Amino acid sequence: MSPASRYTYLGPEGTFTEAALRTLPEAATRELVPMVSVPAALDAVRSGAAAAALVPIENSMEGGINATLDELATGVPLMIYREVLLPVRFALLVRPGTGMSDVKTVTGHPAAQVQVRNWMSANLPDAVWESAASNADGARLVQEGRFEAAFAGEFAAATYGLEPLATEIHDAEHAQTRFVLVGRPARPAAPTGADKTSAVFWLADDHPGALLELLQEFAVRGVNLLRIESRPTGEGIGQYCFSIDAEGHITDRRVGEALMGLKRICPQVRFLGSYPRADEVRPKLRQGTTDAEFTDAADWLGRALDGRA
Ligand SMILES: O=C(O)C(=O)Cc1ccccc1
Repeated sequence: MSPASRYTYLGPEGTFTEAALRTLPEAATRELVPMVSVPAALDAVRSGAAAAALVPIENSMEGGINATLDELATGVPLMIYREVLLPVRFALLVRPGTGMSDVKTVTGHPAAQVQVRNWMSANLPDAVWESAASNADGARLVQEGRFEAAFAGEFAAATYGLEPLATEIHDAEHAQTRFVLVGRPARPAAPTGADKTSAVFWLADDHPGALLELLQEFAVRGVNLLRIESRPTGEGIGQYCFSIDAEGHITDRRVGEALMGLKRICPQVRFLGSYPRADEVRPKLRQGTTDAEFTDAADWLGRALDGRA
């Protein structure tokens, strides 16, 4: 198959990321290629070797997945085109014959550890945790004999010749992970009415209220934020950029004008895409923030200039 029909994902085979990717209708007609890390999956898109990559970006237990946020904030720009939400339940996978009392070392993705912490302290209080590149990679390491057990999707057991010692493991009942389909920058898909816009902002200088000024650009235009995270820029202690998801589409006047406001006050703004919300929730717009009201106001300004207001 050609690069145009190739999608990469955080592998190896059997990750939750793969399960999330397979929920997309177009996955059936694409060549799905597992990669060893989020940067590797995204770099394949940057180089043109793949059309898109599916990577985990946010977790309902711990917030943003830093490796993904940082990759999208820096380097050759990429854009988000879709999001997928997946409820996540872990199984403790072991080599056949391993019992609970044999488990001295456990592995999994760092985001998995947060979701099974209570279960681990109740059931494996003395086991030592070590992170793996992904949950399926943890399962692969158990197959190789490097650890006794891995937290992964039950569906990964067969791929790695393992068996579940426990299933349905989750500290929080409704834990979800959010994944994004990332491609090279192009025009976003048309708005659906239930959209999300992602962007990264850098502050001009360190002064009281700098973050408040940034947030005000959204607040005055009635744009609701769904996520905001500060990430270090790597340029020194105290140097941060802000990664946000806002309700709405860049073609919604309130969102476009908020982004323009930020462009005027921030030295750097990176637009990461406008795409349909997986939960299909539509924004509740407060009075004065609809497209029609923005257009009316612009028309009024035109008339005022002509002495006809
Ligand atoms: O896709 C996977 O299996 C991962 O390793 C990422 C991840 C981590 C925790 C929950 C869901 C996905």
